[in-house]
Amino acid sequence: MLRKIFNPARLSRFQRTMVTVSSSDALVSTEVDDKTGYATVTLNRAPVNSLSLELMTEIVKTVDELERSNIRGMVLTSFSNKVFCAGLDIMEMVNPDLDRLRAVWTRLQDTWASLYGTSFPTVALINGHAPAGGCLLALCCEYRVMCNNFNIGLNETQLGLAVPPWLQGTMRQTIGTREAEIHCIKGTMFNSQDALKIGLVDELAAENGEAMQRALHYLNTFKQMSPYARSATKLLMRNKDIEDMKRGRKEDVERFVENVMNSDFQNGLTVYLQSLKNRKNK
Ligand SMILES: CC/C=C\C/C=C\C/C=C\C/C=C/C(=O)SCCNC(=O)CCNC(=O)[C@H](O)C(C)(C)COP(=O)(O)OP(=O)(O)OC[C@H]1O[C@@H](n2cnc3c(N)ncnc32)[C@H](O)[C@@H]1OP(=O)(O)O
Repeated sequence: MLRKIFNPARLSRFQRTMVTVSSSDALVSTEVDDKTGYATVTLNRAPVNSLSLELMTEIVKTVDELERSNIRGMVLTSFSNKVFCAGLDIMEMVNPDLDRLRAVWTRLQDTWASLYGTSFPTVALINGHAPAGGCLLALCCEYRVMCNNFNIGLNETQLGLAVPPWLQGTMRQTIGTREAEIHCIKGTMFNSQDALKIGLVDELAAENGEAMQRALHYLNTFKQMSPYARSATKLLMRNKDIEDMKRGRKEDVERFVENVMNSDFQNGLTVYLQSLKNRKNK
C-alpha cells in the first residue's frame, strides 16, 4: 500500500501559500522559492551538524511540514561549507541515559524513514564531509551533488558500531550489493572523486553555487511530469523498505543500545574522541 501520494487536488493550495519557515537560531532552516516551489532545507547546528536528538526531531518536523505544504522539490544542505553532517552526535553515546539513547536511535530511524519516503523529489547538496549519519542523510535523498575535496561514507564499523540493516539496504540500492557489502564492512570513507566513480554521489561541483545549479537542474527534470506518477513510482519502490524497518524497529533499538553500552565500545569511544581532538591540535 502507498503510504503517501502526491495529491494534485492540493496543488491550488500550494500555489497560494508560500512559506519561509524557522527563525535565525533554528537548528534547521527552510526557505521556499515561491516561483519554483522548491525548498532549501539547511542544517544549522554548529560546529559540524552532528545529529543530536533535537536536530533529528527538527529534521523530521521540517520534512513532515513540507510534505503537508505540497512543495515541488527539496534541496538538503549545510550552513557550513566544510561539514555537511558529522553523523550521530558522539556525545549522545558517551555514558548515556538509557531512555534518551533509545529515543536517539528511534529518532534516527524516523529521520531515515521520513527523508527516504518523501513524495517530492529530494537532492542532497553535500557541501562538506559526510561520514556515517551524514552519509545516511545524503543516501535518503534521490540525488546527490557533492562539492570537491570532501569525504563521504558509512564508517560506522571503524568506530565499533554495526551498520543497521535498513541503512545497509539504502547503500545497496545506491552502489550495488557487492560494493555495499565490502564498504559497509570496511567502513570506507570515499573522497569526492571516488564517491562519484562508485555511484555514491551522482555529480560533483567545484563550489556551492555550481552544486545548487546542478541540484535545481535535477529538480527541473520533473517540471513537466505528472507529480502523481512520479511520487507513486518512488513510493512503490521505497515503501517496502520503510515498512520492513518499522516492523523490526524495536529489536533494532535494543541492538543499538547493547552495542553502545558494551564496555569495549565505551572505551573505544573515549579513544576516538581523543583522536579527533589530537588531529585538531596538530
Ligand atoms: C543494528 C543496530 C545496531 C547497532 C547500530 C549502531 C550504530 C549505528 C550505525 C549507524 C548510525 C550512525 C552512526 C554515526 O553517525 S556515528 C558518528 C560518526 N561520525 C564520525 O566519525 C565523524 C567524526 N568527525 C570527524 O571526522 C570530523 O569532525 C569532521 C571530518 C566531520 C570535521 O572535521 P573538522 O576538522 O572540520 O572539525 P573537528 O575539529 O574535527 O570537529 C569540530 C568539533 O566537533 C566535534 N565533533 C566532530 N564530529 C562529531 C560528532 N559526530 N559528534 C559530536 N561531536 C563531533 C569535534 O570533536 C570538535 O569538538 P571540539 O574539539 O570540542 O571543538
